[in-house]
Amino acid sequence: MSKVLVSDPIDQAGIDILSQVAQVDVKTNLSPEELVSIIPEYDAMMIRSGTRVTKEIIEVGKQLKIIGRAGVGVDNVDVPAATRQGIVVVNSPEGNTIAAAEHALAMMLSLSRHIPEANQSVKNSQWDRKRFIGAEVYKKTIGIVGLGKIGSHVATVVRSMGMKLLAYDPFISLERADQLGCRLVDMDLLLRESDYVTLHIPKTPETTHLINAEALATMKPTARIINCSRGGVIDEAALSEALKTGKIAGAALDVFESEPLGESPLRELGKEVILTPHLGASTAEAQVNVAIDVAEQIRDVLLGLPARSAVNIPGLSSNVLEQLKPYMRLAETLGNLVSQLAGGRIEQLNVRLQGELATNNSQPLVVASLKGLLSQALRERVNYVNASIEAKERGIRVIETRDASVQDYSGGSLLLSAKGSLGEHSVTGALLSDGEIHITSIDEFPINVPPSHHMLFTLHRDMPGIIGKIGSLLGSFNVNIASMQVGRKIVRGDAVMVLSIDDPLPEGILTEITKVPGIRDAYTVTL
Ligand SMILES: NC(=O)c1ccc[n+]([C@@H]2O[C@H](COP(=O)([O-])OP(=O)(O)OC[C@H]3O[C@@H](n4cnc5c(N)ncnc54)[C@H](O)[C@@H]3O)[C@@H](O)[C@H]2O)c1
Ligand SMILES: O=C(O)[C@H](O)COP(=O)(O)O
Repeated sequence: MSKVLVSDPIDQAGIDILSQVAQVDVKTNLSPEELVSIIPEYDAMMIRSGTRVTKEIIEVGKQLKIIGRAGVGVDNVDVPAATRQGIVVVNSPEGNTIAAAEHALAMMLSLSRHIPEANQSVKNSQWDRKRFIGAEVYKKTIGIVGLGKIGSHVATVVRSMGMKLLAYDPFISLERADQLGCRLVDMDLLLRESDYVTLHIPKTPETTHLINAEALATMKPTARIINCSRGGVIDEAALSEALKTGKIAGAALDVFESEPLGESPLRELGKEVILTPHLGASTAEAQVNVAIDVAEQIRDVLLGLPARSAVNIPGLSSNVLEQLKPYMRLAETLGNLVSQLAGGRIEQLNVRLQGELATNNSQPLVVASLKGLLSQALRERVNYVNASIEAKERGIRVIETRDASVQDYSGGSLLLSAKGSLGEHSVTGALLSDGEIHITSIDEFPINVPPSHHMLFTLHRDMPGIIGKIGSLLGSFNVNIASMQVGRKIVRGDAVMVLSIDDPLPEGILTEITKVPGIRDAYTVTL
């Protein structure tokens, strides 16, 4: 039975789903050393932001097939290291959107009306109404940085509260911003004009310290900033200084450069600062959503099914993946076959989607072709997650083409050609109506054979007696032929012979075959 490690608090709904297919161990607050020592026995991990899945953990997690992040941000996972090791990383892109947006809104209003301090003063038996004069958000300008899922929900709500909306997001269209009632502007203008700035961006090299001393200096002295996205997009030292010196009026932060927040000048500040311990996703509803979403994906991957929200493999809906699966099997088989025909070091793979296939998303088929191509060299180390990276690292150039006009097989066909240090070979394949894979050409010679475990291919001169000679030779080595087919373009020209054989070819026989007059080349293939 598979084993899943749950290393952060996860809603029981997720644990129940995982328990259907795996032994689930919930072990929270593990030190990095403890994680390294226990991870080798696990097939999957389920985490939130509390567990840092480092390269070291991934490298010793030899059994890991999937890391599930019950939430959005995967910046606590070394995704490139996971990808290299063929581990799927999944998240729950939408499960906590509303929770995070509502937390940002709560922060904005709390900051404007000094709710935390006012609450504390009443609890301390005071009744000080003057100290807590607030500000209204109505008719004020809010600058939304990052108009994705959370930013969009914030936009929808603040618009109905009568705020004026500015947005900065270089990856969002004018039409989308328009729909949400936002004026799309550059960052500088957003900072200058906003009374409230709310951040809803991922932490990337471009967004790290996006809000630094320089940015803060351009803001209004009455402006307030809210960060419920990721720590590190604000330079906390610069922010503390800007608050202390009155360069801006307030800040509400849910996320920090280092979590849990340690010693920090932010803690020393008064009612102009609100700090929460990364609570954006902490609602009962969001925790059920993300736990179910991610647990279902872990369960599916452990059962050999595709994940719907993988961050490091082609993002396709499970419906589309289900339809493409037989073609991915075809691509993988052809990739494996063409790599064995080409031999040597492959430098280029051409993937041509023909007929109906030409209208499909090619990415999964390219990945599957590469997985097949590399399977001889890498065996089980290569999978759909790391095939592209492994190919790139080996300097294999991939060229994709499409030709919808080829109408050879219903459903379309796939042509792979591999160019390498020993020459170039091509194979075409298609699926028959019963879903069976057929190889339909080798080096442009038409054939029609299903792949079998052991195969022998020859390139020879089309002349009388040659088939008999190969048959007798194989017989003399006690090799049983299961089927045989010849493909040629012209009579007495060149031809290919494809034999399915019951056993691997004994040592030395290939050299004997190439000595038969008329045989130009011979290849054995194991699929
Ligand atoms: N505090 C919490 O508990 C909590 C909860 C959920 C999500 N989050 C975080 O909130 C952030 C937003 O989440 P989301 O679900 O809306 O993500 P999303 O991917 O839907 O949206 C992010 C948006 O940021 C934009 N963006 C990327 N780089 C940018 C840049 N350099 N400048 C401006 N915009 C840029 C993208 O185009 C996208 O529209 C993420 O960092 C996520 O991890 C935090
Ligand atoms: O990226 C996220 O989903 C949020 O930061 C939530 O993190 P959490 O799951 O640790 O609450």
